[in-house]
Amino acid sequence: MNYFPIMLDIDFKKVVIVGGGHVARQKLEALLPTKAQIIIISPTITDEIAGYLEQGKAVWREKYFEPSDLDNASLVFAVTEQETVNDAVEQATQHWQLLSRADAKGRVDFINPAVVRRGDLTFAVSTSGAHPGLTRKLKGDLAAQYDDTYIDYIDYLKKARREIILKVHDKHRKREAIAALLDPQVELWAREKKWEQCDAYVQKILTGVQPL
Ligand SMILES: C[C@@]1(CC(=O)O)C2=NC(=C\c3[nH]c(c(CCC(=O)O)c3CC(=O)O)Cc3[nH]c(c(CC(=O)O)c3CCC(=O)O)/C=C3\N/C(=C\2)[C@@H](CCC(=O)O)[C@]3(C)CC(=O)O)/[C@H]1CCC(=O)O
Ligand SMILES: NC(=O)c1ccc[n+]([C@@H]2O[C@H](COP(=O)([O-])OP(=O)(O)OC[C@H]3O[C@@H](n4cnc5c(N)ncnc54)[C@H](O)[C@@H]3O)[C@@H](O)[C@H]2O)c1
Repeated sequence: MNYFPIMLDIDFKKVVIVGGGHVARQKLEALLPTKAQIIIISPTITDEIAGYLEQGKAVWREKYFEPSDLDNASLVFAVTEQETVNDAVEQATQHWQLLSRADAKGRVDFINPAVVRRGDLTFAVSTSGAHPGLTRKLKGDLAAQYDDTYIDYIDYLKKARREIILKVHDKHRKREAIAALLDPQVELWAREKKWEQCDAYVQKILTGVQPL
């Protein structure tokens, strides 16, 4: 199956999770870094979900699913353990709403990758449903390989690239300058928070001096 991977902006959009178990918690946690308006429909929730509710991260409607629960939702997660309930959620999902079914049955508009975030750097892993356990393992491998120092590195690259775009107008020079930011030495400096060296490097690039 060739799924099409995209990065969706779901800030301020309504997202409905039907079910309040372990899988609902996983989906909720994946949504937390966004500013989506998250609504959980379920007669029960786990303690972890209750903790997120206390922090105002989502809203809980303590009830069994009804079709009107999906009104105005952009994304819908059918994550109950009851296939018939997940079927009912599918029936009620309009063609313009995107549906994810944790039981991978019936209509599946999207499946969920495992995600590793390092600031603006995002890794999303999927086996297209072939083996979610491998997906989880690869997520762990990536998390170990790309540690938290990459948060600083990507932040530096973003700012330095913006500065070059603002100040260098010649197309060819601009492309070369942006590419020069990827020098492995600069990566090390940024990950070690050696900002003086990093800034000096950008200034050299901007003044057209051979940077290293
Ligand atoms: C990545 C992750 C993200 C997330 O959940 O958001 C995710 N599954 C994770 C873990 C995981 N899931 C399962 C196990 C137990 C081992 C095993 O059974 O293999 C483990 C491992 C564990 O938990 O350690 C069981 C399982 N999963 C699915 C089924 C139904 C089926 O395959 O028929 C069953 C059997 C249920 C049963 O037997 O009843 C289906 C799906 N799971 C997906 C995503 C989608 C495809 C992902 C891909 O492309 O690889 C898809 C298709 C739909 C979807 O949910 O979007 C998350 C890692 C979270 C993280 O660490 O970040
Ligand atoms: N995608 C994945 O990663 C993954 C992993 C494991 C299992 N699964 C699938 O996800 C399903 C759910 O797993 P779980 O461990 O979260 O199950 P669970 O039993 O812990 O939770 C199910 C939740 O659904 C709620 N529910 C039941 N009937 C409902 C209704 N009519 N309306 C609203 N909510 C209702 C329950 O109250 C409970 O909160 C499994 O049956 C399996 O098919 C998927």
